[in-house]
Amino acid sequence: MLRLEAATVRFGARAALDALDLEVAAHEIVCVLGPSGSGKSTLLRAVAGLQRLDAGRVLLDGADQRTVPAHKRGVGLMFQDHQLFPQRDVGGNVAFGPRMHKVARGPRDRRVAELLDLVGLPGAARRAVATLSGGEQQRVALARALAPEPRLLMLDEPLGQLDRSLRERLVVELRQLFGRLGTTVLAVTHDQGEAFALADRVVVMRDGRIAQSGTPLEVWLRPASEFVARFLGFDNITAATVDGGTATTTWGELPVPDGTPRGPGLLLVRPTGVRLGPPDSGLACEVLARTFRGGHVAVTLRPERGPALEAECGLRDAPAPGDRVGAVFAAEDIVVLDGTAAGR
Ligand SMILES: Nc1ncnc2c1ncn2[C@@H]1O[C@H](COP(=O)(O)OP(=O)(O)OP(=O)(O)O)[C@@H](O)[C@H]1O
Repeated sequence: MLRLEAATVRFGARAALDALDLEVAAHEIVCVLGPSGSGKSTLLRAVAGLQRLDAGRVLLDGADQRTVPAHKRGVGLMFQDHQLFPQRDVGGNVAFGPRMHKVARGPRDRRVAELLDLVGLPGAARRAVATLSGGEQQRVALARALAPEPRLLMLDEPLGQLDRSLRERLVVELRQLFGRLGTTVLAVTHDQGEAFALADRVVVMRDGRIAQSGTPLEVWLRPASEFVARFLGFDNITAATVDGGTATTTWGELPVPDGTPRGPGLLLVRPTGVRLGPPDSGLACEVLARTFRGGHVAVTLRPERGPALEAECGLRDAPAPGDRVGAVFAAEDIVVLDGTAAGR
């Protein structure tokens, strides 16, 4: 449905989008993740027609959008600061798009009622926007974005300002809602939890380019590069030389999954792959810190050689700072990263 071909946007000498290629299929939910300044908003603006391309093309349903103005592209946009019209009631806000498209009053009112049901605010049409909570306003903004039945819905940090528990709930509801409606979605977020929960496919951006694209599981299990791994919060990364079933690293000989290519590379050890036992059972380490993370405890270790290591432990069996432990590594949690300069 959407295709970007070598899309390029420059601000001065800097490319905010750097010959970016991206496709979004009909009914697909794609979430774009990336650090601040990586070009996420520019990408949405370019698709919406709010930002001119310096090179390349945006195609919607195969049609080049170069000469199509923003309001004729049939895409919906919902920004972080959802900017409802404060002087209109909820119904007036949701009806805005259909009214612009000259939809008659009867069908328009029916559509508003239907959408408010859908976003979990039945009967709220006559309420004043100022009387709504942040989460309710977000739902109204979503209903307003859906009202003109856009072929593509674009969300920029859609749940950005809400507290965590509300975000976690809404993200599940959104995914169900989009599934039910068959909406095609391109969303931007800096929150990886949100992206992984919402998306069919995650796209990680860096400096106007795509660093990795894949299902949430693929990206999580096999980050393509050191950049993506660190962006996802993985820090157990070291240089390694793979030979057969093992890798030689500063932490010692580590097992690697079958089929890992031989040669020098970078190795990521997921914290779940660092198993702790008595000091003589593996790589000797001192426990530096213990951080409660809800479902588990993150333990920071200083190994007798090599950089610091993080291990993930159960709530009841995490060692305390100052303890001496032995670390053993599990092959299934070891990933060889793209160690080239481009990957870094
Ligand atoms: N109108 C503009 N004029 C000049 N530079 C701009 C303009 N808009 C964006 N940029 C620059 O382009 C780059 C990409 O910006 P963009 O807003 O797309 O990033 P982002 O990934 O959405 O960041 P954030 O997560 O902080 O919103 C940044 O370096 C930014 O400073």
